[in-house]
Amino acid sequence: MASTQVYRTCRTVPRVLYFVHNTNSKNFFTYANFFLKRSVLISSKYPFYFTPLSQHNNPRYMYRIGLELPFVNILTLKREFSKSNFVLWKKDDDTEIDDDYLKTIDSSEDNVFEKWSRELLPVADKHSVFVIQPHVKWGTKKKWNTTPELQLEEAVALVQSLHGWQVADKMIIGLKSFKKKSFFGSGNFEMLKKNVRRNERITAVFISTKTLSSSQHRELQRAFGVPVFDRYTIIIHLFRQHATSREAKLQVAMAEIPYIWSQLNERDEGTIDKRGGTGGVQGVGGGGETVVEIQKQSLALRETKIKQALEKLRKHRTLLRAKRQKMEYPVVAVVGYTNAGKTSLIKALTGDKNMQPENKLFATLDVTNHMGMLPCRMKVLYVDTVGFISDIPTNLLESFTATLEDALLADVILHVMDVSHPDRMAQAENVKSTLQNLQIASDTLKNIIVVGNKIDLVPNDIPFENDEGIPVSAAKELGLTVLKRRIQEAILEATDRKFLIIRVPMGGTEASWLYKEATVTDTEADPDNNQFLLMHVVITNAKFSKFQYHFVINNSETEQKKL
Ligand SMILES: Nc1nc2c(ncn2[C@@H]2O[C@H](COP(=O)(O)OP(=O)(O)OP(=O)(O)O)[C@@H](O)[C@H]2O)c(=O)[nH]1
Ligand SMILES: [Mg+2]
Repeated sequence: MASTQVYRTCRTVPRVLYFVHNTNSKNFFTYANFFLKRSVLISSKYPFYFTPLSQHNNPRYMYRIGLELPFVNILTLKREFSKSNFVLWKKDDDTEIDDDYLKTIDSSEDNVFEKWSRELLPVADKHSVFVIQPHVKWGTKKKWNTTPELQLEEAVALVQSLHGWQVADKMIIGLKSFKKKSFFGSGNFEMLKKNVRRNERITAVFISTKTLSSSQHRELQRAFGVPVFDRYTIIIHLFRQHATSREAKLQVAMAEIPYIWSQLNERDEGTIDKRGGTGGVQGVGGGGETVVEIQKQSLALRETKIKQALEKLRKHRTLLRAKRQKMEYPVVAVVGYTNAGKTSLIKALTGDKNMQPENKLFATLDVTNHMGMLPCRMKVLYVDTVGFISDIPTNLLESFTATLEDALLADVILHVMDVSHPDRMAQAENVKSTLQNLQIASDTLKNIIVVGNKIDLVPNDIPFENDEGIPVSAAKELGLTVLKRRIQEAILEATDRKFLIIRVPMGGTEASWLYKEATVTDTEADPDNNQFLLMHVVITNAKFSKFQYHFVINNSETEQKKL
């Protein structure tokens, strides 16, 4: 039997790889089976692969394997591996990110990292939540007329969108500033503490502010004796619950990372404190690194890995987009505040029965394309997107920009507003400023059509304002014809095309030229002269000039009517 050697993978990744020389691939599978059985003892949950050492003598691979190992008890590993004849290795994944690779990061609950991130950012299946809406009474220059009551309502809707969670109580608390260590002033702090501790139904507290600092979080949690959430962590939970596709899951994983960094930094500070007092630093692998240091290194690697995977998916999207452009389908991105009715509107415009609107915030986390038809019978792709919301950290939104890239490159953007919502103007402002922050090309920004959805919920006697867009009801299918016409106009303009009915001789070269160079959406015999055909075409301005040059100028019998 070959001798066992223990290798440290590399200096910066203090994890331990165990492998043995002289393992040949002939008996590799026998050993692999044997080892897989043994490894159940220590790591049945981890997606490890075993390969002959000969294939993996590159230090870069060693580095990668480290990623999968941070939570295995090192001593147990040492014991188990020293009996074996194998290198424990992550499947060869150099730069290629294949399906297996993605599965290891996004899907299984066995995933090491997922377990760990849940430890740092625990999720409960059920919570009965005390929702607190802080309200700064002075100092903020609110441009829009949102009120603390409306903000509280949204905070409640966020909690209710979480499966299994409910609201136990709610309250608006006036603040002088956000800077306090315990977030609230001492009077309010004591009052809330009593409230929470007295009310047995409360199992968690949601403070509807962007993010709480680590120390505020700690302080509040200690005082209340229950988990405390801010908007960032609540939305992360929502994303986790609603993410179904691989891409959305990766983006959620990306969105979690800054939070986990902050938690680790906090832990790290705790460890440093301990060093002086008790000398309780945990040495691992003899290198003297703390557990937190190892976790940090692992997190850094994890971040890189997710970024790579997202980058790969982004490229894939770019390919899809290129394909789409080749097919020359114009693209209409549908954006708007969460729950405004984006998915419902696309469903109504396209008749796509598979789409599922839901009365939940962030019901849609995946960007999906849906084919629709304009009045001129030109096909368009509607792109459903993730909704926007106020008061979230930008990095949370940024993690979704890969999917929003489609919106950035659309020919036309539909901005869906829920006109039945009392806070619609503040919501619309938030959407506009988010779009601006996303650095959408100024040409596209010019092509925004505002749609005022849910008019069926607005009482008839309330006048409709101009800035509330084209009135429609996706649910009741009202106003869709006008909207489709408007979309058509915008698309034709944005893509430099015209919709024309051209009269050409039946069976002539004009007709075949148009079939080849333009999109013919309909044809009919000319009712005045059956020697001629009326062709309905969508054609670029450049192509139309060519058509005129070739046919119209020289042939007085070919006519065009501009619609
Ligand atoms: N009464 C009425 N309800 C509507 C209308 N349009 C959408 N809804 C409802 O509003 C809720 C949200 O609709 P969605 O289409 O899921 O909204 P969304 O903008 O896609 O939401 P997110 O994906 O969560 O951001 C659902 O309960 C819909 O049934 C409408 O015109 N009238
Ligand atoms: Mg949706």
